[in-house]
Formats: sequence, C-alpha cells, structure tokens
Amino acid sequence: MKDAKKQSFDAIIIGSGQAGNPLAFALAGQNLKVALIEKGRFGGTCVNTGCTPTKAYVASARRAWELKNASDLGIPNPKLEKIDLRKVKERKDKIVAGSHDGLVDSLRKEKLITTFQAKGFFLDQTTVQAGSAILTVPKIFINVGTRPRIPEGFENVNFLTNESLLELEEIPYHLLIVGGSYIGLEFAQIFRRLGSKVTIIEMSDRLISKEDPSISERIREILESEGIKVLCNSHCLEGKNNPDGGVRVLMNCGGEQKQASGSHLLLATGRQSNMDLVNPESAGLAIDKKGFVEVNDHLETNVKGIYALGDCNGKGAFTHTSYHDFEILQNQLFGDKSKKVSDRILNYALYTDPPLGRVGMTLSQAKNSGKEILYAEMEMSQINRAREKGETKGKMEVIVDSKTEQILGAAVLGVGGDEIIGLFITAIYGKLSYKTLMNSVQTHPTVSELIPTLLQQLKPIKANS
Ligand SMILES: Cc1cc2nc3c(=O)[nH]c(=O)nc-3n(C[C@H](O)[C@H](O)[C@H](O)COP(=O)(O)OP(=O)(O)OC[C@H]3O[C@@H](n4cnc5c(N)ncnc54)[C@H](O)[C@@H]3O)c2cc1C
Ligand SMILES: NC(=O)c1ccc[n+]([C@@H]2O[C@H](COP(=O)([O-])OP(=O)(O)OC[C@H]3O[C@@H](n4cnc5c(N)ncnc54)[C@H](O)[C@@H]3O)[C@@H](O)[C@H]2O)c1
Repeated sequence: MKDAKKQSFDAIIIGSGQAGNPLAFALAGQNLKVALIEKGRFGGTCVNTGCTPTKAYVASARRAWELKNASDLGIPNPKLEKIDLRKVKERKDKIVAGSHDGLVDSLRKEKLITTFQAKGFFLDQTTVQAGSAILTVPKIFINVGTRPRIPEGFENVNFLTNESLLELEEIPYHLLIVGGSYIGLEFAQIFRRLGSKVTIIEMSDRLISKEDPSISERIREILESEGIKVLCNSHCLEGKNNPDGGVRVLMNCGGEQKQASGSHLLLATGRQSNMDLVNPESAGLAIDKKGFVEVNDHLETNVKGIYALGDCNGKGAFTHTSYHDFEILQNQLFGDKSKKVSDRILNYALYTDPPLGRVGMTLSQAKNSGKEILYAEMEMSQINRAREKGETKGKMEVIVDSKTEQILGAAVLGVGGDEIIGLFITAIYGKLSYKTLMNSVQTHPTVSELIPTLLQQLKPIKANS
C-alpha cells in the first residue's frame, strides 16, 4: 500500500449501522467532509438482517395464525393453501430494499459524504485503510456492530444464522434452534406459525433468562401452547449432519445423553463484537475481555479522537441504544454536552406474539437493590380489551420505589405490550410519581386504561436479605 494516495477527510465512520448513518448526515450538516466505510450492505444489521426483516416475518406469521384461528372469533376458518415462503420472503425483501435503497439514495445525494464499499481497518491512530484507499483524519467513529457467535461443537454441521435463515425459500420441515433468547424465540414462533415443527434447545434452566422466572415461564407456556418443543438445561452441545441431509444436536455429554433431530439448524447463541475486524491494536484501542471496545460515558475510547458507537461498545444491544449513542455524540460534538450513556434507561421489546415490553429493573433486580419496593401484577385475562380481542395470554407488572414513589421497572407481556410499555418508559424518564399515572384517565377501551388500576393494587414486597 506504500504507493496508495492518501485521502484526507474531517471524519471517518467505519460501519454503516444505526448510529453511523445519522452521524454521517449530522457531520455533513456541519460542513465536514465525511468518509463512510461499509463492508457489507449499507444500513447495517437492523435494516438488512435484523429488526426490519424479522418484524416483517413476525407480521406474516401473525396473519397465518389469525387465519388458522379465525373460528375463535366466530369467523369460519378459511381453507388455507400451503404457505409459500418465497412470497413471504418477497414481501420482506421489498420492505428491506425500501429502507436500504432510501438510505443509499440519501447518501449519494449528500456531496460531503464519500462512501467506501470495503472493510475498514486501522493502520494507526489517524489512518484507516478501506480497500485500496488510505484515509487520514483527525476524528474516527467506529460503528461496526456484531455478528452471530458460533459456539464450539458446531464446526462439522450445516447450520443457519439469522442471516441465512432469512434467505430460505422453502419452509423447514423441522427447525432446531439452539439458543432460547430474543433471536431464537422470535424465529421459533415465526416458523412454527408458517408451518415448521420447531424445537428450542437452551442451556439455561429457562428461556430468556435475563427476565424473571415468572415471565420466562409464561413465555414458555405461550410457545408450547402453539406446539413448540422446549428443551432447557441442555449443555455440552454437538451438532452432526445426518445421512438423510438433516441435522442432529447431541446434548449433555456428561450426564443423561439426549439428542434432537431436525431438517435445519439455527444457531441463535448470542453475538460477538466486530471490533476484531478493524485491527484495534494498530490504533492502541483498549478492548475488554468480551471483545467490546472500551468507551467512557461520552463514547470516547482510550485514544483521543477515536469514538465508538452502537453494539460494538457493549453498552447496548438494540437499535434504539445505538441511535441514542448517535444522539450522545451529536450532543457532545455540537450541542450542550449534557447527554451521556449512563442517562439511558434500559428498555426493549421481545417480538413474540403476544410481545413482551420491558423497562428498567426486573422484580429480582429490585429485590436485590436494597430499596423498599412496592409491586403489583395483573393478568391480561382480567382486562376487557384483551378479552374482546380474544388475546388474554400474559400479564402486566410494575415495581415502584416506595420512598421516591418513582417507577423502577415494568413489564407488559400481552397484546400491545411493545407499545404500552412506552407509558412506563415516559413516566420513568420524567421521574413521575406513580400517583400521577395512577390518577390519569386513560382511553376506554384499551389495555392501558387498566394501568391506573394496576397501580392502585401496589403492595410492599420484601427485599432479598
Ligand atoms: C435477528 C435480529 C433481530 C433484531 N431485532 C431487533 C429489534 O426488534 N429491536 C431492536 O432494537 N434491535 C434488534 N436487533 C438488534 C439490532 O439490529 C442492533 O442492536 C443494531 O443493528 C446495532 O446497530 P449498530 O449501529 O451497533 O451496528 P450494525 O447495525 O450491526 O451495523 C454495523 C455495520 O458495520 C459493518 N462493519 C463491520 N465491520 C466493518 C469493517 N471493518 N469495515 C466496514 N464495515 C464494517 C457491518 O457490515 C454492519 O453493516 C436485532 C438483531 C438481530 C440480529
Ligand atoms: N426484539 C429485539 O429487540 C431483538 C430481537 C432479536 C435480537 N436482538 C438483539 O440481538 C442480540 C442477540 O440475540 P440472541 O438471542 O442471539 O442472544 P442472547 O445473548 O440474548 O441469547 C443467547 C442465548 O443462547 C443461549 N446459549 C448460548 N450458548 C449456548 C450453547 N452453547 N448451547 C445452548 N444455548 C446457548 C444463552 O443461554 C442465551 O439464552 C441480543 O443482544 C438482542 O439485543 C434484539
């Protein structure tokens, strides 16, 4: 590369993810010359192989489920043809292309942004190589995200990841899924509803083990009620190809041995940071034990002028956390410098159906926090709107700090839970007393109208000693 001509910019962004793209436009808006480097598809994981395509599939699977269960609501079940995954995929590809192409078009129109379709990596603290181009800058922003983590034991088996599963054109006959968390559970219900047999294999003693046991149990019940098989406490896994073209997963090599056979295998066992792809050692960047780049509350790495945003810094693992990282940097660079990572309140939704909306502490975390807490829960089956919709699975729960009266956490597992949780998120950000929400009059008939009633039922609950 000695002969390559150096190009200079005001800023380089490595990775066109949920933070990098808005940052590129914000920097250009300040009249800065920006290089945006992307090794794959512009738009990153969420747009191309994450949120957008999976939520499009969730919607198709939901429609299939509604048709199959039409008679529950007094409508005759229609005669259904076999689902053609190519059609479902075509719809998904169109939605993804809409977002991807819109972004690429906007990037093309912005004269101050130069895009590079190549892997970007550090040569030193101010120089990055992208393909044959050598770029030098005073400021570098890393937004390289994560990729599927492939555990040991699967070296000799054909497996799918979230990326390749989304490219299938035939519905798997029997999909084995290793990993019972966000990706595993969303795909399990999607493919079950589209017609696959599905088996989830999870090493923990319960599904989505970051949640409280009672929520994990409810989600398991919901999935099992649709015919999904769940095998928890499955350790020491090994994948093997079957002679018939299928796959099998062997479990529990030390104890009672088990195995599950299927036609396809999805590995949904978490993500690993892409920081190793950027040669962090050439810039002297500090990387933690899990492979994430270390940043402070303002997203600065240990090297002056180099910042890291999104999943690769280990401070978040969602699109909204990555976008918030962009907002923090924009505020730090061009605003009043008031925004920081530690202001963020954890929240997310799991897009099973019904979905789980979650904010703040779980009950177990609140019990361990040493705070005096109030707790209330309500079954979805007690809520008229849920009954009218014929969707009574799940529950709502809320945890309050009895001294400050502020809400510490809430979960809504039930119809509309992904949207309803927003009420609690707003109350927490606004540091509202729970009584403000309790005394509000909510629209009838909604699930939210029962939140004041839920709060009236708060009772003290013992902390863990
Ligand atoms: C199946 C699935 C479903 C999901 N669903 C949701 C959801 O419903 N809600 C939600 O909030 N989150 C969801 N997520 C998580 C969400 O997609 C991520 O949190 C989000 O995309 C992270 O954005 P990011 O900006 O950190 O990086 P990414 O979006 O991962 O983008 C990083 C980009 O950097 C590129 N890159 C990597 N290394 C280099 C390099 N050396 N040079 C150049 N480019 C490089 C990559 O190709 C990629 O395009 C889901 C994830 C998956 C996998
Ligand atoms: N709705 C959403 O917001 C959404 C949806 C999908 C993905 N995501 C994001 O994507 C990321 C990845 O999701 P994920 O579900 O792959 O990861 P995860 O880290 O949440 O869960 C991985 C699961 O796999 C299990 N596991 C790991 N190794 C195993 C092994 N060898 N054998 C058996 N089980 C094993 C773990 O116990 C865990 O339950 C998450 O951080 C999440 O934030 C978010």
